[in-house]
Amino acid sequence: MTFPFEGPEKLLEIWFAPSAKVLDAGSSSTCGLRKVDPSIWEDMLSIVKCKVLSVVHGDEMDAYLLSESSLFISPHRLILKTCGTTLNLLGLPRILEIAVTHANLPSVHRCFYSRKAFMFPERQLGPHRDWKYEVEFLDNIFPNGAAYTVGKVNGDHWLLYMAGPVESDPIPDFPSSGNSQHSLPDCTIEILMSDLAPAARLPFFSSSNPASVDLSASLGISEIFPSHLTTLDAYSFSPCGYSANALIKWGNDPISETNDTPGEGYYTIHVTPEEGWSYASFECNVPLPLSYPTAQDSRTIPDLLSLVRRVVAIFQPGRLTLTLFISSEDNGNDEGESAVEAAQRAFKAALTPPTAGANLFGAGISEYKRTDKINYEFGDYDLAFASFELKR
Ligand SMILES: C[S@+](CC[C@H](N)C(=O)[O-])C[C@H]1O[C@@H](n2cnc3c(N)ncnc32)[C@H](O)[C@@H]1O
Repeated sequence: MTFPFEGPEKLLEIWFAPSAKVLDAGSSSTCGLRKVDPSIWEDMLSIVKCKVLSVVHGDEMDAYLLSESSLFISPHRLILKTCGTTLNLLGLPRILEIAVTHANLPSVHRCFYSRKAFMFPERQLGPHRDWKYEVEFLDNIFPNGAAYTVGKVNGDHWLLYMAGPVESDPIPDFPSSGNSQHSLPDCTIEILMSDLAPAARLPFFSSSNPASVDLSASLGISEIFPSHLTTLDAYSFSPCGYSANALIKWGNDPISETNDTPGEGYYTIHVTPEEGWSYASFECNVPLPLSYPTAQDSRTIPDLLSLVRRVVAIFQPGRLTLTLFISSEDNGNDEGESAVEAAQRAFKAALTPPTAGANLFGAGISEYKRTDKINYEFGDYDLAFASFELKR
């Protein structure tokens, strides 16, 4: 008998400072968490019950591809995304210990833990057996955490725990937060897709599977972001499954002629193609324009609308949840629309045609109906959450 695999990931993101530049300990490739020896991270991952498959070292972060998803290490921030029955949260106490003893980072600036509702909750272990145990576990570590359920409790929903700086234990003189070393808002988009179409699942089985690099190219994964800005690390599992991390250079791009402060972001993709529990996730923290005034080609960083369409065209999900999490300082646009309202507009425009039956999507995009839309203001961060399902 084949046991079902839990694709939906547990996502832990810990910030030890608001940006890498405030750590001020030399170049970003060697400071803060990036100076910790990889073997120490591997020991931490053994508690979580996953292993390193490969690693890519970028200018601003190290991207580890894991047997169950991904680990991103920046000088000031760690992102651990794990699927299956991994014990993601059991890694947290060890991560905090490593930060103190190996990187001289004694306090947590912010911590986020989130996940979609599990497909097979009865298979989970330790604190992951129930959201209430996960919250208890985190509350024992953070004195000021807050837990939220976003979406339908008896349908697709998303769970979020956030802890911020402790007032009584201020971190000395940190300037405002923002994207890594830059002044742009910090933002993360996740596209969590279930019930993938058979034609989208099949290429991820090894019998029909070329090398992961060719697969990434043939499915258009290598082209989600311009290839000249992308460093892609992909892995095909046997007999099925696929994971990829990508590091993306943004700003100062000679081809798209943008002149933002240059920076580096990531995206990560994980695919569980088995029928019955098929799932794919896409997560990205590159700051994206919500929409360009004119059409762009594949050599430009996509706007949010094009990004959603490109990803959905590859995986053809029957159901999907989108979340955009964005730091809330000054993130509105000139029309007085907040960033999350604009994001909701882009999600809808990407997935639903303005007139019934209009074939405006071009190749590969089906018509969806929105089944949920929630905007949340958490204080320092705002969230746009939306669910869609295929119109049958
Ligand atoms: C690690 S990948 C990606 C998981 C990801 N969270 C997702 O979005 O589905 C999981 C897929 O690879 C398959 N797989 C094959 N060998 C595996 C291994 N050694 N560890 C984890 N998954 C493996 C699983 O059956 C599943 O289809």
